[in-house]
Amino acid sequence: MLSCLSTPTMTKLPVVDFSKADCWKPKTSSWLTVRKDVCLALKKHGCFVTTMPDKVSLELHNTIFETLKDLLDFPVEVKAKNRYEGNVYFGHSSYTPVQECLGIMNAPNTEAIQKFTHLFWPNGNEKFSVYELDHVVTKMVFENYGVQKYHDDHIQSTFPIFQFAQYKEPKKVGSDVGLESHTDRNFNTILYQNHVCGLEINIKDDEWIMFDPPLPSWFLFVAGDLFKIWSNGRIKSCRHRVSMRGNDEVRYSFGLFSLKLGVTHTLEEFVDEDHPTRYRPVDQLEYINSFNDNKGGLWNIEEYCGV
Ligand SMILES: O=C(O)CCC(=O)C(=O)O
Ligand SMILES: [Fe+2]
Repeated sequence: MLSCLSTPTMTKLPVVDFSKADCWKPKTSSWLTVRKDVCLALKKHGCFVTTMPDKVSLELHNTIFETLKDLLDFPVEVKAKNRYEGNVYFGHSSYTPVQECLGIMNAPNTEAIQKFTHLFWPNGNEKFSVYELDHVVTKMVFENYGVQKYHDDHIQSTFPIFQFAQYKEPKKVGSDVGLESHTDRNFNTILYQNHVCGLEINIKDDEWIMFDPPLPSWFLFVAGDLFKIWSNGRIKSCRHRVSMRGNDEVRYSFGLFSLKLGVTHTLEEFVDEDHPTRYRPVDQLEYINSFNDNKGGLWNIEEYCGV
């Protein structure tokens, strides 16, 4: 059964237990149990918290965030050189005065990202990779809906962006809005943070739950708008925001954003008389760029491409 965390702030967020070695292996009974929990959580909330004790040590957690601090402490002129022509939002950007982020695109083969991702498996002893979590979760969902034959193509057509974000102390900036309420405009995202909280998940109406995980081995898996389109709304896209209210320390977070190359269509397997097509196909980059160009305009996926 899907469980929830017992800490007071997180009791309402679904938790999926990835701690058993077998649940990473298709066809085992642990895999099937976790698959059920993953799908239930994504259908209901569009997100879940993962527990994987022993996958990331406290020492590694600290190294990751020291590295992130060093990276974001570079002078603005240097950070601004991290640019991707045609995709200006993926390099160095800032959505609010509080937040600033650096992205590395199409990462797995570049030296920079290998260095960074190697932080997740010290001493060359491969314990855990966020890619693995991304691939296992999507494979579970595809399998659950009987469309696993498309999973290899899905992986081939996704490209990752690693994004490192810093949220400044509200007192220094005069605002506590880290990120406005939004859904992610990609397929899915995996988020990880330092000890400073701020990420809030909208579970219904105006009820927001703070992501406040016991450190260091807890991640948040978030379904984005393209996951929703692909599944004809079976998977919810998770609404979230970052608020630095009450914080007097800098917050750092790290996200693996999986984007889709080209156009995402709803799978015909998700369409029938009772479930007519809800969305027009969407081009990933056009969608991101039109949203960003329309700064302040807070449309959602229904307004953008709802039928
Ligand atoms: O920093 C975080 O924890 C969340 C970041 C986020 O939601 C985003 O960049 O879309
Ligand atoms: Fe987000």
